[in-house]
This record gives sequence, structure tokens and C-alpha cells, in this order.
Amino acid sequence: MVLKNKKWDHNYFLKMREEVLNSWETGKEVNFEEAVSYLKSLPKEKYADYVLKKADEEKRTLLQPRAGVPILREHILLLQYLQKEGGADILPTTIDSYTRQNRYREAQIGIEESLREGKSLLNGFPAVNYGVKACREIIESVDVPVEIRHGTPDARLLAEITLAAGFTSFEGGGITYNIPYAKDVSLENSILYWQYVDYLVGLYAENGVIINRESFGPLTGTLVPPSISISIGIIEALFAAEQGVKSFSVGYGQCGNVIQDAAAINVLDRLTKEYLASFGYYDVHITTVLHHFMGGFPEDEARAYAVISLGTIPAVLSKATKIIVKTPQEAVGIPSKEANAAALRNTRQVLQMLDCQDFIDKNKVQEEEYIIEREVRSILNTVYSVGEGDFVLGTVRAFASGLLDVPFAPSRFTLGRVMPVRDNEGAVRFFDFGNLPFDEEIKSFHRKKLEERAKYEKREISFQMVLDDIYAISKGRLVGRPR
Ligand SMILES: CC[C@H]1O[C@@H](n2cnc3c(N)ncnc32)[C@H](O)[C@@H]1O
Repeated sequence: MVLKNKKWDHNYFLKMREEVLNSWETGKEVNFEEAVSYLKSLPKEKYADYVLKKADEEKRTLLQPRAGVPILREHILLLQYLQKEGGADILPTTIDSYTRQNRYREAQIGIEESLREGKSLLNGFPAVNYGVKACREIIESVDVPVEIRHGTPDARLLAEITLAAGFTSFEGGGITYNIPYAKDVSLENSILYWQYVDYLVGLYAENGVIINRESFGPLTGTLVPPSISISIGIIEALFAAEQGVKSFSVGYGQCGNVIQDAAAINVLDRLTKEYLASFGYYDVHITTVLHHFMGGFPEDEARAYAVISLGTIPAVLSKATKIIVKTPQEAVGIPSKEANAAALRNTRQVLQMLDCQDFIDKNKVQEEEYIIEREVRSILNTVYSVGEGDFVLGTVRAFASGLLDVPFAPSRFTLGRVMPVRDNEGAVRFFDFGNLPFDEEIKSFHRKKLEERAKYEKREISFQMVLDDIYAISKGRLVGRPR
């Protein structure tokens, strides 16, 4: 079948499904009809789509941590603690790195060693090895929806097992779980694998079970210009909608300048809905997700809390539907359950002290929205035209020629020519546009912003500024000022 943005043929899916379910022994536990009736037996409060829609209508922002440990009993206790002590509205199950690379044999060894040593020797929960029945114990032990969070270019079997188990939200995409996570996986392959996942979610939808899909907006989490993150999120929403997905969350990672971050989420929300409607998808419920800062954190917990609290402000300004909450132990590794729960309470406190205030200059937000929107439209319209009207074809071609590009990505399938840097107020601008399709108005806007910083810092615009910015926040600043 030629790779394009067209809903799959059902027989093509069924044929591939045989191979997917046979790729590990737990695949044989999956039975679609049985899974549909199990999912229909779950209360609506366990559906991420229901909880997201309700929050969206009530203009509330939901809180969700990341969490995953290899021993099932420990993982259940961890999630129960985060629900009870952290007040999480949606729980995660963060998947381990072996599973993300389909290395289930090593994951199995990791489980056995963790059990033998009585401690976590994997950096997440290996859901494929546990299988459907064991994973259902997680769903039945908590009262809120649980989402699968990972970084898997080929998540076909992971999706089959976890969706059948009752996880009602699934993060990732053919671009966002490839480019920042893998070096040698082609976009053709990862987009095909994720069309499978979206087709499966669409099949559940046709049977009355609405699973939420979420795009991984932050990408590499290092100074990613908002328009790049937003464009890719919209493309993944279009891919998912074509396969029949009816509930989609588009994500964005906090960069640090509060006005730019709020503007980015506003544009993300508005343009995702506009592009879906303009391509004929009228029944996909769109929500927005803000990730607390995904770059290098300060080790000092007090300063880490400052980064987290600052990151909550754009969610208040933009009414983001959900925040993925970081923890004060981000710089040291997998957080303790106490630190994870405390970060949730910190975020809730900031939300509830700010949501009654109107404290930002809306004109400055709109100025940022204007430039972000122009950049996103330039990118998306270019992807559409190089794809001759097909966004899958356009994405592959655009990445090959740098018309779409992600800074600091490990993947050899992105040009890596684009280079970001902060301006004098810490907003992320372009130091090098690479091959991005921007006109002179956009380019001169960024140049002017960088000249302001160069003048203030009494130094030339240089790559040194980029390096200074990469370490700035872990050293206590937003902008990497010269020493
Ligand atoms: C996307 C990367 C983020 O996921 C976080 N992360 C990865 N694995 C886990 C984990 N097992 N528990 C909690 N947080 C985790 C990590 O700290 C980083 O902030």
C-alpha cells in the first residue's frame, strides 16, 4: 500500500495485525470484541475523553504526572498515591526504554531482576510483558483515567495490549515519537506504525469506545520554536483524524517566556481546530496540553519548583486543558512518589491562586500570536504543497529538504539546520532558519529581536548565545547572559 494520508483498508490492517499480535507471547491475550465489552464496562469517569471534555466545558485545567515502575504491585501503589496525595486528575503509565524499542526480552529480564533485587531496575512500566490481564489490575485499582506515556516509534503491540486493558489515552505519533527519540527510524516507517495505532483507535471509536490520542508537543524539549511544535502537532492531528480518531490532544512544551508560551497554546488550539475543519474533520474533540519545562532543570529543589510554578502560568493564561507536571527531582532522575505528588500540589496551588486574576497584557500576547500563526501557516501550507495535497507525503518530503526541521534531534531523518536562541526577554527566536519556508517579514522580526539582545549584552549575535541559553535555566536564569 502506498504511504499516504488516507484511511487504511480494513483487510490491510487485519493482515498486519496478525504479525503484530504474534510479535510477543502476550499479544495472543488480545481479543478485540472482548476488549470492546470490557472497555464498555468501565465507568465514564475512567475515560480520558470524558474527563477532558468536561474540563474543557468548565474551563478547568487538569493535572497529570509522569510515573512508571517495573513491579506491578509497586506501580499500582505509586498511581494510588499520586491520585490520593497528589490529586492527579489523569494518571500516567510511563513505559520503560526497552519496551519503547520493542526489546521485550531485555524488559523481561529487567522485571525478573527488579523482583529479585526488590528495587526498580527499569525506568518505566513494561506493559507488553505484563499483558492485558495484569494491566487491567492497574485500571481497576484507581478511579481516574490512565494514559500510556512513552517514546516508541513502533507502538503497535503496546497499543493493542494497553488499549484492550482499559488505558483510555495514548500519547505519541509518527513524527513526535520518532524524531526526538530515535536515530535510524525512517519517517515512512514510524508514520506507517502510527497509522496502525490511529486506525485501531478509530476501530474502537466505530464500536462506541472513544480513546483519546495525544501528540508529544515538546519534541526535543530544547529551545523548540513554538511554530515547529505547533505545526507538527496539527499534522499528527490530521493523520489521526483521517484514521478515525475522535478525541485528540495537541501538546506544547513550556519554553519560559510566559507571554510567548501563552500565545503558543492559543495558536495551537485555534489552528488545530481550523485545519481539521478545513479538511473535513468536524467531529474530533480537540484539547490542549502544556508540558512543564522539558529542558535542563536546576538540581536545587527550591529553584526547580520555581521553574514548575512559572510553567503553570501560561496554562492559566491560555486555559490549557491539561498540564503534564514536572517534579523538583527532574535534574536527578526518576522522582520519588512524594516529590511527584508535591509537584502536583504545587501546580494546583498556583492554578487556584491565578485563575481568578487577569494579569497579563493581552496585546503583547496577541503580537506573539500573530507571528507564531504566520509561521505555522507558512510551514503547513508548504508541507501540503510539497505533498501535492497529501500531508503524509508532504511531511516525508519536507523533513528530507529541511522545510520541516527539529532542533537538536537525534534522528538522521531531520536536517538539523534550524537553530533557535532566546531574545532579550527569553522568548525563543531563530538564530538560523535552516530551510524553513519563512518570508522576509518573519525573518526580520526575529533578527530585530536578536539585535535587541546583542545590544543589551554588548556582544555579537553568535552561537555562544545558544550554548548559554541551553544551560541558563539549570543555572538559575532564563536568558543565557554572558559571564
Ligand atoms: C519525557 C521525559 C520526562 O519523563 C520523565 N520520566 C521518564 N520516566 C519516568 C518515570 N518512570 N517516572 C516519572 N517520570 C519519568 C523524565 O523525568 C522526563 O522529565
